[in-house]
Amino acid sequence: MNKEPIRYPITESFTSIQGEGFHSGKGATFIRVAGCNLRCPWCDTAYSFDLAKARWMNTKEIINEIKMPHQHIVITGGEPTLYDLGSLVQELHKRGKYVAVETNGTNPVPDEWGIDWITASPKPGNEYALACRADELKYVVDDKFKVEYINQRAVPEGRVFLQVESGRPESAQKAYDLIQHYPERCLRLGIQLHKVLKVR
Ligand SMILES: C[S@@+](CC[C@H](N)C(=O)[O-])C[C@H]1O[C@@H](n2cnc3c(N)ncnc32)[C@H](O)[C@@H]1O
Ligand SMILES: Nc1nc2[nH]cc(C(=O)O)c2c(=O)[nH]1
Ligand code: SF4
Ligand SMILES: [Mg+2]
Repeated sequence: MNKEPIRYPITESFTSIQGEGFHSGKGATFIRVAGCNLRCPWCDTAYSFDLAKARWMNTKEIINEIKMPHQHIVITGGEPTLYDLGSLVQELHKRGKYVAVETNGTNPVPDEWGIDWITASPKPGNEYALACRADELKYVVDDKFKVEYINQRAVPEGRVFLQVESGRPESAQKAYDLIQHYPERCLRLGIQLHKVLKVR
């Protein structure tokens, strides 16, 4: 009996530059899923929480309807690991795409999904725990953030980004100071380039 194709609740998709982390500056198409298991107080994408506003799309619809001019695809959210991404990644790979995922690190990411790049951003609401392997870590530097929360050994050197929270100067100063104070950690400053450029 034919299995129903898996469907994903898509909040939005758009092409921009990757504004965050290791691949910053690359042209990329973003596929944003709806729903999240956390509620970060400063989340800049709270509009993605509402599943009622999402369009449920199967893999074929996503592939056929979303324009993907670049090789780089970012599956983000909301929280993408709430869904089985295996079939979507497989279809994107068939079209030669490089698939990155942005996750809050609360769930495992099965190797079988075949994701090419995992950006994990551990969160205060989850005690900064990390349940998946990661290619880079991104910590939003809010008032509560401490360098002790960094899971330094989870990624190679130079892959830990201290991301300025909501563009706040105090957060930028705190991130800068931490980078200077802990040179042995090779921390990197994360500024959301798309917010500087005022693009999506
Ligand atoms: C909207 S989240 C979606 C993916 C996933 N839920 C996560 O948190 O990684 C994408 C990225 O934006 C970051 N982010 C969210 N709100 C932010 C804010 N106000 N300032 C800076 N970064 C923010 C998150 O930490 C994460 O790295
Ligand atoms: N340009 C741009 N880069 C991004 N990198 C991660 C984003 C996200 O919301 O996951 C994001 C985003 O929303 N826009
Ligand atoms: S985990 Fe990500 S999407 Fe969820 S509330 Fe936090 S920043 Fe927003
Ligand atoms: Mg964003």
